[in-house]
Amino acid sequence: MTQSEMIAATAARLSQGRAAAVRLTDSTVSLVCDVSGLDETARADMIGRLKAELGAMDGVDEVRIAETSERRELPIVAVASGKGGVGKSTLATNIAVALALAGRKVGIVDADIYGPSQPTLLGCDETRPEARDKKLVPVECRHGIGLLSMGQLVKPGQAIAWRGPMAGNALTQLVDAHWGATELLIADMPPGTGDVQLSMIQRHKPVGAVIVSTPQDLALIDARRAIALFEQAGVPIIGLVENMAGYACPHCGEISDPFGSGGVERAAQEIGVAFLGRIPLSLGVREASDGGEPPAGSENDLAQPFRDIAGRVARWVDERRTA
Ligand SMILES: Nc1ncnc2c1ncn2[C@@H]1O[C@H](COP(=O)(O)OP(=O)(O)OP(=O)(O)O)[C@@H](O)[C@H]1O
Repeated sequence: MTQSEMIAATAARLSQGRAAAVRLTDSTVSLVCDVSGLDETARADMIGRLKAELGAMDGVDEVRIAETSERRELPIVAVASGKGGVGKSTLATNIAVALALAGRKVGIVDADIYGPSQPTLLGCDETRPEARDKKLVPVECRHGIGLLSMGQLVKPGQAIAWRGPMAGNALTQLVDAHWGATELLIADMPPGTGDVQLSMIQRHKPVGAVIVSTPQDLALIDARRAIALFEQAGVPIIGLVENMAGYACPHCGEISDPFGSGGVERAAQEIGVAFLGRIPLSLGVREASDGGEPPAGSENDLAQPFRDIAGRVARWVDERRTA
């Protein structure tokens, strides 16, 4: 066996057949390695072993590896609302947590560029993503969920005052990142129908959108606006979620409906979209969320409504994939 053949055989063994175009030129080994479907740890392990073992072979001073991955379409589900503060970020986090606990490899893109809250909700405030080959590498947070958020890139409390095109470019950096083996991306959208929403819809084409609303009329009017934006752009609505419905008094247990109740389900029927479920207004949801412990990951009653909604979303995505 010649030295070049030994190098090619070693590269094939270490990369489990992923290495191609292996060459030895002037004591430099160059090769192309297909890293499709590997998560970040497996990819780094494999590249590290290739560099170390090939670099230690006779006549080799340098190892150059070009990584490629076949471009897989990574489905994005947008979680949106017409209005701020209705619980869109909370729902996005908890859908991701419920799916991760059900064994899916999910990531979150915090598309709320001007008001990112996912690092807090996923309990990974202190983390910073690194860049590789000019692309960001998502940070693994609670339950193995990959996260990319502007909140990880700016200092706490720093205002993000960008015009539309800059915010659109920031969004692209978060979406076109090294998502590795991630099967599904949940995008926490900014409230309303502005530039970032348009960038997400036009450039990144979510497979579908979940719209969150509180039951009161004003929120529902805005929710209809958000639905119209997605539909006009050809992004199907997976369904509507009613949040903050029915408050159980922690002292006497009496249920009251500060924002009304059932309005979102009725609106879903009128508009002709699915109703995905209802999440009660609960102190526990807010406390767990603020504490970076998403309620969908808990063992108490707060988890179930989120898990039911996440299951419906996952089934919808699966059905579309096989359709
Ligand atoms: N079902 C609920 N019960 C109690 N509190 C909730 C519930 N859902 C969300 N909250 C709380 O309401 C606040 C707003 O929620 P969240 O940040 O998820 O809304 P948002 O629509 O993403 O807001 P923004 O428009 O600022 O992005 C948070 O403090 C959150 O913990």
